[in-house]
Amino acid sequence: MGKVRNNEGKRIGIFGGTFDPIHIGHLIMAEQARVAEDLEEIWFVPANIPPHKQGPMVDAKHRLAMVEKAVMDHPFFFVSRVEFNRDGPSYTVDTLISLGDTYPNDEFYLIMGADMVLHLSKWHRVEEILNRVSIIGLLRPGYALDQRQLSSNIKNRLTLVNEGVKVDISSSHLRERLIQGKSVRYLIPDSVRLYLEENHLYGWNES
Ligand SMILES: Nc1ncnc2c1ncn2[C@@H]1O[C@H](COP(=O)(O)OP(=O)(O)OP(=O)(O)O)[C@@H](O)[C@H]1O
Ligand SMILES: O=C(O)c1ccc[n+]([C@@H]2O[C@H](COP(=O)([O-])O)[C@@H](O)[C@H]2O)c1
Repeated sequence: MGKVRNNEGKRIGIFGGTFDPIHIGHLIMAEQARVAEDLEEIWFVPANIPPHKQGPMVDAKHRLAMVEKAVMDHPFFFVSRVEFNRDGPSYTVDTLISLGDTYPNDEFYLIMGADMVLHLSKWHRVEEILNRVSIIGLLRPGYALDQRQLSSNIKNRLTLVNEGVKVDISSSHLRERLIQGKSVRYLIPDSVRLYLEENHLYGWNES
């Protein structure tokens, strides 16, 4: 992690994502989870090789750099490079095992949007994930989280945060806007916008 954190024994939210690119929806939901669940820190974990996403994506080193820029000025947001230390698909179960081994005194929670809660039953070794952490789910426009769709083992480990703000933004929508040369100002942090401009990512040039 770039920024220095002090002592262990904290309640920590793990927020994994492809972050291609990171946007204000990610930042707002992380903040909502932090406040609602009294988390002392949020660790953003960019996926090196996202396990279930196909197709071209921006190089992992750029996705990581954008996340680092986005969280820079939040005192309780950090970035973990744990998924850059191993090869193969970046399965969350391996990340949680590795973090648990490295930080045995901290208590980890897994943060995700409603779309991922609905997909969770298909994750690699999901039972082991649920044995290790509770899930914090955030509402997301377009994904009705009907509890009846969830298995009881997921329901038992799930806390839904409803802070009254849903953000209708996705990375794929932003990528489309960038390719079309449309403004993304205020949809992604300025530092990230400047980074992707400097590095000619997503074929974007602001007119
Ligand atoms: N606007 C949003 N509201 C709630 N959750 C979100 C939002 N955007 C992303 N998330 C959550 O953030 C995590 C990481 O998502 P990811 O980096 O894939 O972003 P995305 O916007 O869903 O990307 P894409 O459009 O490329 O699929 C997932 O848990 C996802 O559910
Ligand atoms: O471990 C799995 O099987 C698994 C399957 C799908 C998604 N994930 C994780 O969920 C997070 C969000 O995924 P994504 O692809 O929407 O960015 C990211 O950290 C992924 O590594 C993990």
